[in-house]
Amino acid sequence: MHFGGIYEDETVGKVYDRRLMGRFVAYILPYRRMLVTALLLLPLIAASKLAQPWIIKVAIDDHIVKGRMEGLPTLAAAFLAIIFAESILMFAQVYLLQWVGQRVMYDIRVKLFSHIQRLSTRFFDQTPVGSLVSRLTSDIEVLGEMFAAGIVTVVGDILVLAGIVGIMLWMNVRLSLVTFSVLPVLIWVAFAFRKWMRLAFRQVRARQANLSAFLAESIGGMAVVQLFNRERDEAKEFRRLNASYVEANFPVITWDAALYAVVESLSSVAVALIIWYGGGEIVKGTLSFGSLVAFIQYIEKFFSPIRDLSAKYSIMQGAMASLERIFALLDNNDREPEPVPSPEAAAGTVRTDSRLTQAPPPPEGEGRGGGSTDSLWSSPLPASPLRGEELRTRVQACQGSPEHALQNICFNDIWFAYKDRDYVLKGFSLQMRRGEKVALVGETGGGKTTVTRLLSRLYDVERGSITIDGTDIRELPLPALRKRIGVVLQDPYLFSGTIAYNISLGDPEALKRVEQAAAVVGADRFIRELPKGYDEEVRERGVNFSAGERQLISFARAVAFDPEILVLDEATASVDTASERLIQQGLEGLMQGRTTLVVAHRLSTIRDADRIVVIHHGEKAEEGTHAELMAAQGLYYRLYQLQFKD
Ligand SMILES: Nc1ncnc2c1ncn2[C@@H]1O[C@H](COP(=O)(O)OP(=O)(O)OP(=O)(O)O)[C@@H](O)[C@H]1O
Repeated sequence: MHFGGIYEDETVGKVYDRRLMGRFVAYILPYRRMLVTALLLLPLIAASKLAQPWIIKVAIDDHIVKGRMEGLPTLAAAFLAIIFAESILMFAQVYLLQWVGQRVMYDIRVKLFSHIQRLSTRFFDQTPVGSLVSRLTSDIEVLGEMFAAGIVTVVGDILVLAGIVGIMLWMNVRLSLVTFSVLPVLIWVAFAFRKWMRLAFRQVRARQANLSAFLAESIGGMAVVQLFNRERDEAKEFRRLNASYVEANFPVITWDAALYAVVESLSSVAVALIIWYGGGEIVKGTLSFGSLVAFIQYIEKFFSPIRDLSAKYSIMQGAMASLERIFALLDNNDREPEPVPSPEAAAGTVRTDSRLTQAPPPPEGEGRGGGSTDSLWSSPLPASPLRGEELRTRVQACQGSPEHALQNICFNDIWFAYKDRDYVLKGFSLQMRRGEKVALVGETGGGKTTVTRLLSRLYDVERGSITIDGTDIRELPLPALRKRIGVVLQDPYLFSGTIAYNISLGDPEALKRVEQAAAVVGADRFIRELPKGYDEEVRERGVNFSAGERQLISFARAVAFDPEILVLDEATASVDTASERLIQQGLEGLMQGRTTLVVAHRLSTIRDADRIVVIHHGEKAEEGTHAELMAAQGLYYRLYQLQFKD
């Protein structure tokens, strides 16, 4: 059993929460005209509902009982006209409300999605994807139901109920009081029902969440389930959760059926009271026959919205719980970091290097990906844009001599923990020159990938700093920083779409370089052989391509975006020797002329790196070229021996 317990995310809201509704109203306000129009239709609909029994009363009392035919066709026509008007009004009201509901749902979805896009990596580490998807889909859908059936129609129901009570009292006070003698029972039942239903709903929703969480996990891991023959156990667990969900539904069904039965019986009791007391009144001559029929019809209309109470109750409760979850997500401020101005920049004393703080302009003509020889990074190193005091300040941050300011990247005594004080990196330092290729190696879990995540600011260092060309990366706007760094992930993520889309990710500049980029990394060879070439469909996560092909596509993607710094988390998955050679060639094309930080798992691939850094328990243990480290016979030597002992 890999699943158990109550889904922690579950909240069971109140039926009406002023605070939540207050915030929700802000989303409805832009559509207030449509909503007010729908509200204005409510009294008209209520009036047409109330008029129908009255017309019947007039027809009976003034015509049928008296045997007067004239006027009856007019009344029948009026009755029909009112029914027709009511249906038109109902159509308009439902349409307007649903229109507003759809617009509000659209707006909330847009707001929520753009909010989620700005949340930090830490947030995504802690939040299951399934729960975010359900926030954007089912939770928002529940709000739509509120428009279709919940809030506004309740206002209409109250209008009709008040109108019926008024008309009945006006027609005959005593008969009304006798009829309404069933009301205290009805009110008591409604209150008791509310309490019981709340408890029953809590169970249903919690178990439903359990069921969805299990399904998401089990279907997501279907390959593992099938490969390890776990289908039977998974099915058993699913049956258990499914049964517990059904079981939780029984009290709801019971209360729902009980409420229906009680309301139905009370309505019949009320009709019986009307016939018993009203019949006597007719005999005494104090009540007309038409009034008796109208009373019976009014009482039918009185009980009908009460019968729908449980459906509306469940919609409102669901909507409040959804609002609570949606607003909690919107209130989550665990955002991606904003640039923090340096003290000097804030004081206006530092001329900021504009190449850093602005996204670099798109390259003219051939990009670096095209292997152009006159690119910035393959030409002699440009002079530092910083001078004098500024330069000294920056250099101090990099703990070195002035020429360090020319260094492209500088990790300066960085400390980092994913959780509390559980440090993954402890005072790690590394300087990289422009165009240099540095490999990080070390035991698994040593912190290599973490170093690369800190460089692209998926997380921020806790102590120490990382500078690029002398500027602390925390001072840079994220888009500018990330435009300079190309990251190739261990497990390349492909989207559904074409190969061209996967290389360019829809960026117009990158799109122009797709074929060139594929050629640089040698991906063009296999792409050209595909029936549709660059327009070949890639299915979700790239399932219709081999691991090696996926790697090459992701290399081409990095080249198409033409970054000056490259971060490569080398794939751990083994590929065959032919593919490995292809990938190795691809890598060479990719790294050409770029400052490259490689997290290496296969030591064979990094023998010719300019420098190799061994990370051990979050600290730099060794540093040097392959030959130097082998000669030193330390950690690297041992790792190398281990890998090649066969
Ligand atoms: N998102 C995360 N949340 C919490 N802990 C994490 C997270 N990512 C990594 N860690 C922990 O941080 C430590 C360093 O992980 P990191 O991925 O940097 O190691 P690595 O050297 O790249 O390992 P490998 O060679 O296996 O890829 C590990 O102990 C890991 O469990």
